[in-house]
Amino acid sequence: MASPKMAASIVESGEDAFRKIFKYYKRRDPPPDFSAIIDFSRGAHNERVVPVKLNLANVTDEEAARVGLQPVRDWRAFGLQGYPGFLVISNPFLSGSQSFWVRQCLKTYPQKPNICNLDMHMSPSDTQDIWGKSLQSLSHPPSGRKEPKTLLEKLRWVTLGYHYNWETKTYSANHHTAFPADLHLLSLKISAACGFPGFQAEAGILNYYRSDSSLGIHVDESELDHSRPLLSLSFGQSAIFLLGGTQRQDPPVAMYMHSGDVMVMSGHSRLLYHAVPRIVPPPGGQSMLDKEGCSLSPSLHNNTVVEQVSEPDWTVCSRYIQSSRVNVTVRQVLGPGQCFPDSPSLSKRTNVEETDSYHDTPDREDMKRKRSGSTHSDSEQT
Ligand SMILES: O=C(O)CCC(=O)C(=O)O
Ligand SMILES: [Fe+2]
Repeated sequence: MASPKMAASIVESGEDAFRKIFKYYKRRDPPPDFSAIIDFSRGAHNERVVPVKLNLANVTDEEAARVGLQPVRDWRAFGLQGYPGFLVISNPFLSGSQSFWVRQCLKTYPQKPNICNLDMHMSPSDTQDIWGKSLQSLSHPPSGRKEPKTLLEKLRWVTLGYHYNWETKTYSANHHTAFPADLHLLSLKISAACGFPGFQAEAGILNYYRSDSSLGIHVDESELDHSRPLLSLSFGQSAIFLLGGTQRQDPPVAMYMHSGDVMVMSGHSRLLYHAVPRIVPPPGGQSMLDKEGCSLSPSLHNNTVVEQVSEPDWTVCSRYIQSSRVNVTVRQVLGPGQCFPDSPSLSKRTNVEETDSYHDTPDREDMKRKRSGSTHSDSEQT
């Protein structure tokens, strides 16, 4: 969190505390003070961080290993005082298995029929094989010369399952494709361990962050059933994540999300404002992912969902995540037996700051200008 003194002075001056703190952590020159940011990888190092006991009976060791997770009893799960229902599990993945999920996010999930930002201004044939079209350039070390960006480097978001409509901020029954079975199973196991058995992964939003990307202040409220948790998985570079309150003015707490971390927003915390002002290199310079590479832990048996990533694929993935972060959010949209209303729901993913983008990067700004006439505002992720 920004220092209590800073938070107090902002509140006293009557300005929007969340926006001020967002700008503070986004600032390049001078850089912010990182020392007060909560770091769950250091355990309960801060009086606000409390260890949480998970549901050990809901997931067997074998089920966990199938999706690349450690036995639940070994997970280090933490809550935050004052934020019931908010949970961070500090990298519960088995050694080497993150590489599989990264490969899925870069190679598999951007494929059709899933939808990505590039589809908004390119033909389906041009966005057919993002991975294949980017391979050549990303398989070699950087030449030092300025090279044109690959499609993979231009990728900003992918939607899965019920495809989130960025314009209407809704999901709909007729805009749906099959949710990836592997990610569904991973989500099912994580949510069961957190006390939410029977979670249905129905919609996914993958966010691809470059080192200068950020994600604006928003609440995820488009889902029709808010009693189900929202899961968030982080891979690659670390992020500063800001968790606010139920009111947009509430000053947020700042925390790191590192590669492999799993965050759960449920209960009271399901509808809290949040944002990502900054992507940062992992403390110590190397993420767990870099250290482990793609060699799988021996505890991964044959009947796993998680496959060995080939060396050539890993070369591309590891080059990509040297400077990028991928975040996967998984959502259950409908409650048991619930249907979409006939007219689009008014409930939506609210972005409070029209000037805050989901991905406030120069690329996105360029794209926005090109897409004149669209109803997208600065608050959209295009
Ligand atoms: O990147 C993150 O950690 C957060 C992503 C997020 O809030 C979202 O996709 O709604
Ligand atoms: Fe969100």
